[in-house]
Amino acid sequence: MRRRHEHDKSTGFHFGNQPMLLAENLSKSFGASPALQDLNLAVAVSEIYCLLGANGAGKTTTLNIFLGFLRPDGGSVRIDGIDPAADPARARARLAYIPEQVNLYPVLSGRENLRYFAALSGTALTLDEEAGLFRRAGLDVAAADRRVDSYSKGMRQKVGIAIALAKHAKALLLDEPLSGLDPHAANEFCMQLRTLQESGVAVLMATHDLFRARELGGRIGIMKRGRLVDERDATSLTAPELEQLYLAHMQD
Ligand SMILES: Nc1ncnc2c1ncn2[C@@H]1O[C@H](COP(=O)(O)OP(=O)(O)OP(=O)(O)O)[C@@H](O)[C@H]1O
Repeated sequence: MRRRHEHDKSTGFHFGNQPMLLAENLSKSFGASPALQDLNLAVAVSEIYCLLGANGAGKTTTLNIFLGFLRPDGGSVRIDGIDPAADPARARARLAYIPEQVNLYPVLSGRENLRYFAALSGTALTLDEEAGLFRRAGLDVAAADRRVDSYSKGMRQKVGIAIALAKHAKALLLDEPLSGLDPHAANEFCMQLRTLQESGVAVLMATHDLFRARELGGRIGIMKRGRLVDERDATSLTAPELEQLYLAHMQD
């Protein structure tokens, strides 16, 4: 019999612990067109999971159901065991979300945005704590006092990371955060994700960036027409193998 280890590298699961993010038999249609069909997905504590798939495969719909923005037609999701449809406030308290364009108040500084969003989740920050959060998020503290409308996309995302850190989010959901970042900013952003992962955060990221998905070293799920058609450990594939696998699924 196979012995259960505390951490199974092939799945990322910590046996004995429930997954931080769980989708079971999820289905969702918009009118007559199915966006998700019987989707099963689990992301463990301290795991990075990248969702790949062509435009319209259902990645954003999956994230939106976890976020409680959409209700599934069938199946359910759990965040740390909590159903966002039944208890949205408790579910949301565990989540941080970074969309393609982080929504911040443009006329406020990065620091004021951090302060405001942290206060919304019930956290009052000292100046030292703010500086510490910006340092961990990789944003220069001097830049934190400039208005957000002068920020690059990468800087806005760092404020998003600082907000997630301030909130002590247990799971971070990201939708195409890498698109439009230059290679240096994308690399820096991925390093921040790894830091969050190492501190125990479960990361679920929808992306078209096969290269970064593999570099992040977690698990990769490939979606097609609302279904999860493949799931791999990123470290088990070379970059060309991942590309071939992806293209083969897109051709079926
Ligand atoms: N609010 C909506 N109303 C109608 N159809 C929708 C809505 N949201 C998504 N869809 C449809 O559901 C399907 C899945 O879309 P979704 O945005 O989840 O895909 P995606 O994998 O995130 O795509 P992309 O990579 O382009 O962001 C698509 O056919 C899309 O047109």
